[in-house]
Amino acid sequence: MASSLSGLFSSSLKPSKTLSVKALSAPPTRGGDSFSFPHTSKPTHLPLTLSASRSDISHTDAATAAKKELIKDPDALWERYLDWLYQEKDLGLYLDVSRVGFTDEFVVDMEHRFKSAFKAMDELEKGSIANPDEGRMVGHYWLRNSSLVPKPTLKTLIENTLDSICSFADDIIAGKIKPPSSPRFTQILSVGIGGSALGPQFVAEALAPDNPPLKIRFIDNTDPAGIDHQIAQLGPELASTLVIVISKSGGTPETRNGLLEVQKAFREAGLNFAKQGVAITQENSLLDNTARIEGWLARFPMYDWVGGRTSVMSAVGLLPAALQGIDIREMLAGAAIMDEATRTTWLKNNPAALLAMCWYWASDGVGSKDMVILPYKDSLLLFSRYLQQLVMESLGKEFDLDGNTVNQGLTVYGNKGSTDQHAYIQQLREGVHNFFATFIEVLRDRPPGHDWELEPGVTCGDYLFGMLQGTRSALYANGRESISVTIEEVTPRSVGAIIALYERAVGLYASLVNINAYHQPGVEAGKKAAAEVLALQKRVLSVLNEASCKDPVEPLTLDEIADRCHAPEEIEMIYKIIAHMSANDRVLIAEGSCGSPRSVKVYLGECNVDDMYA
Ligand SMILES: O=P(O)(O)OC[C@H]1O[C@H](O)[C@H](O)[C@@H](O)[C@@H]1O
Repeated sequence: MASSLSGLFSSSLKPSKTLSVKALSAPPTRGGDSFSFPHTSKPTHLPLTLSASRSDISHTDAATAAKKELIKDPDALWERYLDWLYQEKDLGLYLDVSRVGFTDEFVVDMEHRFKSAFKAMDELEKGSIANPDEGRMVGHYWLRNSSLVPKPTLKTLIENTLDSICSFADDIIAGKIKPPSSPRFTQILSVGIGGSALGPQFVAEALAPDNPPLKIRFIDNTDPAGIDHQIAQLGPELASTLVIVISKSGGTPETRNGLLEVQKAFREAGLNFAKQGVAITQENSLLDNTARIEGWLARFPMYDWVGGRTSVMSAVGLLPAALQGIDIREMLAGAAIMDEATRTTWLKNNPAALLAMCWYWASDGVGSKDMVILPYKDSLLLFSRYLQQLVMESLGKEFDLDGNTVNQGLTVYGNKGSTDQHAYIQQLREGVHNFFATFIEVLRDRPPGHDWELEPGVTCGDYLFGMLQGTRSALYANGRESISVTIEEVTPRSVGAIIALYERAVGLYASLVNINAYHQPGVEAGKKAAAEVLALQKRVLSVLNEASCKDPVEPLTLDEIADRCHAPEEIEMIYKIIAHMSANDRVLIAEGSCGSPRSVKVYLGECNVDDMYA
């Protein structure tokens, strides 16, 4: 029995809305009648009925063969463009997958995978334990539509938190809530890392006005010099800085260190940190309890059913955004519209499914090619960094849901166009073919009335447009595939929509490759290893302290230190620890022993008797 794409429209997974299916108007002949751009009406697609049945298709052969034969005929390309073009009219967002060479056979071949992906996503939104490794629900979609939550108490929590974020931000901006020694807050210092930084950073770069009510800066690492730089740049404005400490777990070492360093700066400036501190964390976390006990200005909740990399639509992203004067309800609205658009099981009308399908095709479902993200808009510079965590921390997994070793993933990199054309796009155009590109196109160059022709009939934005289209064509001409996501302009609504688009695409793709997208076991391993290095460092210091308290001081060789730490196998790490501490004047090298690491002798500058028996 001939299989067909109609399987993706099966009654068991009814599209979330009955779509009036009408034949897409015949694509205009080139140079034919004037063509109103498709965004004036949502194109609908007739289900493709294909003769080939899935059983007699060898995916690999067909796909491999097809990969070599990207379409060259412009008329055929134009028809493919129109046939697969997706557009969400309310958002002014559309998706072009025509420059990805998936075949009709491949689409049919993927039908069964998509059916289970759609089913799993539907159950996820209904509150299933979609993160089985941590036994958690996955509820970031509920943040944009609280009526979806499986428990009424969560609906109230989500709505009340949003209201409190908005009123707190309004009061801060209006000066109703102000610091002890300034007329109003003027700065935000966000302390957080990973998903507790990347979302707020992307949103700030994309949407903050030129002169925001509060200007934001970030401490997103445990680099002392980086922390010093941010505090130095604040200078006396530390007194009017709202410090937002963000940590879902409430115990991330880098964030804790940032907090302690900032509190030290407040003490040295004679400021009361609690009056300027806000915590965003899970209830009863170490951070939450610290903020409560110390009486910080405010605390906002995070939930165990929202992952760090999908938390930007929670207080994590919404509070910093609101304080910068960004319309967070518009962000949520854009995400909600995209969430609804990506609920359909109608493949061609589901932009997230289209993305997931393209990723699978382009990277063979095993991450064989990297995803290069190229927004041709300065304000979207951090989108690729944001997607690095969202995509790679979700998909980069050792095991699949059945416990098989798969080492899955999809590598993401990129910055912005046309800037990157003057950096690495040479390799993309002619070099190793190990990627597929994603162009993010923004049609609106400048606010209305602000444009200017730098030569007759040509604006700066025309160049940017031309560079994008030229690069897309040049890559395709050399067999390099690309996806294009187009938005009309960068607004809270469109930013909310593209975040939601990629969150859903990652979730669907994870189902296609049968992995849990919502945990991060590898990160825990890294945290554990770091803790072991610090524990070894403490033992080294204790051994050196004991030797340094002798009279005369007894400088020790690396071998002697390793021996006294009962860790001879760690001698290289001990050498690295000594090197780092020596560079920071925390250990001294004995005269005449500056030769090879084997002969170097070290000691501490002073003996700390209290630590002698630590
Ligand atoms: O928000 P926190 O609990 O401090 O976690 C910050 C980050 O820590 C780890 O790296 C996790 O893998 C990330 O997903 C998380 O965003």
